Amino acid sequence: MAGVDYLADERNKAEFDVDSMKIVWAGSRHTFEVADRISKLVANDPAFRKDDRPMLPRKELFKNTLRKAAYAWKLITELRLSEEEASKLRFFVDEPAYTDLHWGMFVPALKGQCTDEQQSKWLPLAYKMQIIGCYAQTELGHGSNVQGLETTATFDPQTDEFVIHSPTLTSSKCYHTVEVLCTWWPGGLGKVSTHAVVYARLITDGKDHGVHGFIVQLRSMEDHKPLPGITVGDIGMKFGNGAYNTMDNGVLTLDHVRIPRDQMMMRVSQVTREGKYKQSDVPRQLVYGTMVYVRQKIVADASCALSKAVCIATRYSAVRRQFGSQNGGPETQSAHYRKSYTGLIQVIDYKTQQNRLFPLLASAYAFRFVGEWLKWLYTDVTQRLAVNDFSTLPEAHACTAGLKSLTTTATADGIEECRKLCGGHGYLCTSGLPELFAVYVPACTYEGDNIVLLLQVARFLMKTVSQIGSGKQPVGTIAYMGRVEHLLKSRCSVQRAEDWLNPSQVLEAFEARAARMSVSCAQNLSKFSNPEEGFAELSADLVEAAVAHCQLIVVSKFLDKLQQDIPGKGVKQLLQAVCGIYYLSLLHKHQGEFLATSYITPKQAALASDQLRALYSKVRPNAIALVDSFNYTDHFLGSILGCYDGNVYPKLYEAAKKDPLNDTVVPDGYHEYLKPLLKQQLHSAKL
Ligand SMILES: CCCCCCCCCCCCCCCCCC(=O)SCCNC(=O)CCNC(=O)[C@H](O)C(C)(C)COP(=O)(O)OP(=O)(O)OC[C@H]1O[C@@H](n2cnc3c(N)ncnc32)[C@H](O)[C@@H]1OP(=O)(O)O
Ligand SMILES: Cc1cc2nc3c(=O)[nH]c(=O)nc-3n(C[C@H](O)[C@H](O)[C@H](O)COP(=O)(O)OP(=O)(O)OC[C@H]3O[C@@H](n4cnc5c(N)ncnc54)[C@H](O)[C@@H]3O)c2cc1C
Repeated sequence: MAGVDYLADERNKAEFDVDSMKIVWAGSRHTFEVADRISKLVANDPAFRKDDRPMLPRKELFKNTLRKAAYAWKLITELRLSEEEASKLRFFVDEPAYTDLHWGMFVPALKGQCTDEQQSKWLPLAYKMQIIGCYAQTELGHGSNVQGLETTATFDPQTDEFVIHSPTLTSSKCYHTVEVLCTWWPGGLGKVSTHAVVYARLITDGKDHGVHGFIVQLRSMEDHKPLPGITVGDIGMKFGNGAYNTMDNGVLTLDHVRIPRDQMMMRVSQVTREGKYKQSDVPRQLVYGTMVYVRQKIVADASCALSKAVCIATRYSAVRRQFGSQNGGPETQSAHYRKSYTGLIQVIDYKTQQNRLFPLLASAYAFRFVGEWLKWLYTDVTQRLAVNDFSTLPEAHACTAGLKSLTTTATADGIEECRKLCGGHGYLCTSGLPELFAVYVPACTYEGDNIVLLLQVARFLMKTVSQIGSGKQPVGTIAYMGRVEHLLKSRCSVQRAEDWLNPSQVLEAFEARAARMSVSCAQNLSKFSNPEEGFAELSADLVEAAVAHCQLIVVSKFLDKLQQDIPGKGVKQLLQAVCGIYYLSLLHKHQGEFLATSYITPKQAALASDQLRALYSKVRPNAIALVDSFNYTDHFLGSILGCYDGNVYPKLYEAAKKDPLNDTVVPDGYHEYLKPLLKQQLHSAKL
């Protein structure tokens, strides 16, 4: 029944203006309009079909990705799309590709790590895609430990070149006799990139200056073959069908490959013609700048992935019915469902379903707003760096690292929870959730393993605690540590469930918990004579303190957002309820920490749970409208369970019919393997 909206009754229940919420979600009217136009352009173009991905063999899958990326580039140039429109187009094409690394890491690395002169040479080529680049940092033996990288770049003053080399060690200690220390993992490296930013230890005159970035040409611009000394290829299939296998993550060995001296990225430090090493007036950590940029992008991306999963699970939870009475259904049912499902309960009405789903819905909104704020923070730190103000760099590093860790962990777990929320059908590829999970879950590892990143936050926290009382006033996201004395002794004043809607009360609860956990770690650390040993021993506690700090940031940025003028009927009220669900579900989940740090009492924890249930009831009639506000096309969602019109069952049935296994009634292999087996059983049965 084309054109029927099976979720119309749900949509009619909304108590807020969905169009206004769409603009809040997008960030501005302009961003909304661009996203709306470009997403429809992609959705309506059959060249961007993606429902066949789980079924395609790797080679075909990969070739398809190349085709789509080339076609997207053709559209971008022919339609003269702006940078913003072009990046939205790649986003809505929704297929991991070498272009993510070219635009997302190679270009930012050139911008952040090269001198103006170097940028004027390389950026125009990269912008026109006359060269395609990747970010080659991780090695087979070293990923998290960047300082441990072993590829070398040795300056040769005779020729004014660097010799880039991946060492091959013959190691008797190793299980294998020969250990190849190659670059391993970079996306776009395996089959596509013509160039790479390679990270290697810089050696001049026998001295090791640590890890630096170099621009290395990998492949011939004539025939795409690897240049002399370069061995390059794909590292093989990854988790899931389709999924991230559209990406050519690669392996690279460099055998004494020579590059001109001016291909060292020289913004942070330089090597002169005479081979002298010089450091600019900027902190050495700026070599890590590209990672700060990408981590900030990944936080913004988390809300996109989580909102997709939540949109699917919410719509399907309103469509799906289980149990209940056969006599008379809720009056809000559409004619279609009243007829066929009279009296059955929509699974979204189960409190247990709401208790799993609504905190994820709230997290999607929370991550959206913290992502917006982090973008602001990144822009701010970049502007400061440009005028040699490095004061906010440690905070920017801690925030990007910590929030990348927090949001990607919650999103990966959330996508899997959404799959379970969809019951059996969630396990079908046509639900879109298995592929979404398989594509998303490496975000917990790439751009910094999430635990390793939380330990960076913990170091920042311990440093801040150690400076309390020194006269250095903590600022920004860590400013609450300046009130640590008050936060250590204060007690929660909540007396009624509604008191948990008071923003200053909520903020103090999260601040007190974070401050107390950090101070407790610092006190325990001080018992160790060797601080590094203490840090290692207490690392599990430190990670928990870092999580508490990062959750405080997300909560505080959501509350800040609500202080702004938010137009549209009922929009602000709904966002207040969503925000309440976010922080109260965190409070409930981490109740042990709030209680153990003695800021709240068990009675106050129980009141928080009462308030949380009340907010679920407030959000329930608005749930479909809240996910409609993401403004996702059915193409982008890529899910039958999440389709806009809610007409799930016929679509599932039709899709199943199209599975290649159903091309024939009798399967291939019947005559070889099934028939003889069945015959043999028949034979033995007769005996
Ligand atoms: C690409 C797409 C983009 C588009 C976006 C769209 C989003 C969707 C994404 C989809 C596509 C994504 C594709 C996948 C891309 C993956 C690419 C990669 O994985 S690439 C590979 C990614 N690989 C990784 O992420 C590796 C992870 N490992 C690391 O980052 C480092 O080894 C480390 C941080 C763990 C340790 O560092 P180490 O130096 O050994 O030791 P210390 O701890 O002693 O630190 C010393 C001092 O430095 C400080 N500091 C540190 N970092 C920073 C920073 N960034 N800044 C500033 N400061 C920093 C630190 O605070 C300390 O300060 P202080 O106390 O002295 O004042
Ligand atoms: C899909 C994908 C795409 C990628 N793309 C790129 C790319 O484009 N370019 C690139 O250069 N790299 C890329 N990478 C590599 C990625 O950046 C690294 O895998 C990542 O930084 C993690 O490092 P690792 O693999 O060495 O993990 P490991 O450090 O080996 O982690 C293994 C385990 O050890 C733990 N651990 C490690 N160190 C510590 C510690 N100090 N304290 C406590 N626990 C610790 C971790 O928590 C983890 O549980 C990609 C990886 C993936 C999966």
